[in-house]
Amino acid sequence: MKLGFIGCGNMAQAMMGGIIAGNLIPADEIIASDGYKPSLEKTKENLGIHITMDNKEVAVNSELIVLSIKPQFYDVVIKEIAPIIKEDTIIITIAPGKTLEDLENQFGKKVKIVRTMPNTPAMVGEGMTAMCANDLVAEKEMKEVKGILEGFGRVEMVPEYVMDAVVAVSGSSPAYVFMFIEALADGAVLQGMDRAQARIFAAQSVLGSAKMVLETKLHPAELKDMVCSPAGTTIEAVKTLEDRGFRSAVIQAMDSCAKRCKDM
Ligand SMILES: NC(=O)C1=CN([C@@H]2O[C@H](COP(=O)(O)OP(=O)(O)OC[C@H]3O[C@@H](n4cnc5c(N)ncnc54)[C@H](O)[C@@H]3O)[C@@H](O)[C@H]2O)C=CC1
Ligand SMILES: O=C(O)[C@@H]1CCC=N1
Repeated sequence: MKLGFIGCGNMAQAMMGGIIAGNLIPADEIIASDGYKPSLEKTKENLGIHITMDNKEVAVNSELIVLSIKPQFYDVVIKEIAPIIKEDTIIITIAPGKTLEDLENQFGKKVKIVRTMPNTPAMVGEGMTAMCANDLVAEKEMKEVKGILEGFGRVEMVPEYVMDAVVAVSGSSPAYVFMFIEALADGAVLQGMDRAQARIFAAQSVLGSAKMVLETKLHPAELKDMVCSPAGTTIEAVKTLEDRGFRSAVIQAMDSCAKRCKDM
């Protein structure tokens, strides 16, 4: 399957890297376009893909086209490629807030569309991607696309109405997790630990905790209870986090995130 990317930034490079490393599609069957030449040239050097500054070249040469531009450029790019894409081409979108219906209207004709929401951990093969599609995409095509997306992490099929929740819980959440890791490292530095070492301790603890949730299948509350000894150190920290509205801050942040999706 020939794969094209329109927009060759962070997400496109992360997705291509995983797909090529997983031998899902060879680099010489992948083409990417971008308005910024240095970024294209760097990607060609790193991944060995074909590059072009002409979005139409991607549109006519790809069976699968990923729209990996920022949401504000969707309109201009869709106008450019809508007249020339073939009937069986599958469009993959990765933008928040762009519904299947919006996109069908923008294309102004019957087009196969798979709406997805990946995240930047795709760069290290640990992405979390949600996907759904319009009626024109056959089940077999969905499976093929899913297989390709699995090249850079885990993939779940979801009903479209949860896509804003997906943006809040996985598309955007790496930013909050990085803030948490940074804060953990700051806390360790405050207690006298060296900065570089603090970052390793913080990140490895987050990685290990996430793995415990996925591998033990225990409820996070149960895992938290296993750390809190009676009259111990952890419960003191938990009390302070509760006093400072830790959970409420996270939930409210996600609510703002989902609201922004609806406005896009
Ligand atoms: N960064 C993230 O964590 C995530 C981003 N997304 C979505 O992925 C999409 C891309 O985001 P990023 O890769 O972060 O952005 P980015 O800014 O790194 O990449 C976008 C690229 O598009 C290029 N571009 C702009 N206008 C163009 C045009 N008319 N034709 C061709 N190329 C053009 C830019 O030069 C840039 O290289 C966005 O829709 C974003 O919402 C989705 C999930 C996570
Ligand atoms: O901040 C954004 O709009 C994009 C979508 C998900 C992650 N980054």
